[in-house]
Amino acid sequence: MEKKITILGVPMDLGQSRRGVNMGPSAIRYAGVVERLEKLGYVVTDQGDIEIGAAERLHDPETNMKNLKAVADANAILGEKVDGIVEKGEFPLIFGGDHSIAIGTLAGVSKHYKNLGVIWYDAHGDLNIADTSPSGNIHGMPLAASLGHGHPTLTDIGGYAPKVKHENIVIIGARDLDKGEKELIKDKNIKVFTMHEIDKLGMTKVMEEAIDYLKDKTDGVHLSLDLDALDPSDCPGVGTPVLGGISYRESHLAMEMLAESGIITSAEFVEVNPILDERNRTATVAVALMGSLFGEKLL
Ligand SMILES: NC(=[NH2+])NCCC[C@H](N)C(=O)O
Ligand SMILES: [Mn+2]
Ligand SMILES: [Mn+2]
Repeated sequence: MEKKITILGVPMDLGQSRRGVNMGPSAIRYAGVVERLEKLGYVVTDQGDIEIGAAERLHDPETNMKNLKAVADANAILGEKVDGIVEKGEFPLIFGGDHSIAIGTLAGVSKHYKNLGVIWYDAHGDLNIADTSPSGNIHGMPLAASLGHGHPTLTDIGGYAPKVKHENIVIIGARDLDKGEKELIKDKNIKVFTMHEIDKLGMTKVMEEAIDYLKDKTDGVHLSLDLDALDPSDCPGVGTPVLGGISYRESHLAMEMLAESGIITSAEFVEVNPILDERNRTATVAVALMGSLFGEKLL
């Protein structure tokens, strides 16, 4: 991994309907992320937050999407910023905001790789397009958009599409998928480790398989970690909690195995909602997981 990390906050809340997720970046900083990473020997630069345009809070019945233009505009700016970070040879570490920001992160990262891999650590697939979305919330669409599916306003951010190939992604922790998402997974043969596989095989095997799956065919791997992948008992501060999630300990193991593998080249931690949280627990878990991802060890 790069020895220089650049942090960027994205206080985005327009990709879903619950207020508060825009405060995620502050909560994560408050939980001590910079100190934690500096202790591990990294040079950490915090670029602060990008500006999110004034909320229009529009559900357009024509497109079945909420705040499409505002979400797309912010992601275009995010993409350029992230592009600049990778260009300088630094590791981009992005804090959400809702998961719609993955569209911008991937737009900025992916142009630097021929075969970017993505690990999507999430209770959800985020593989909806407007037609299959039950909610019109764009945070349910970023992985689809990055694969080139959906509205061109989302798929073409950064001026190119797709950002990733179907065979270069791995979803870990899925337990809530909509009908259209399941069809896409089957149709494109997308690699998914649902909670069933995590329970049955154990996290060690799941991560070994995930890393093996990506290692040889990719030249960089982005980790997109939605805190709702974890069980709500560990991470209550998320907008779309789903029971029966990945435990705190399993998640640490997953991050440690990624650190050992050395494959991760960029990361984002999203969906922390301090209003729904209990004493900043979810942000604290996020920072602890970042510690493991960047090589923290007890002994
Ligand atoms: N990033 C997230 N938390 N996504 C939740 C998506 C929930 C649901 N599948 C939807 O499309 O609305
Ligand atoms: Mn999710
Ligand atoms: Mn998500």
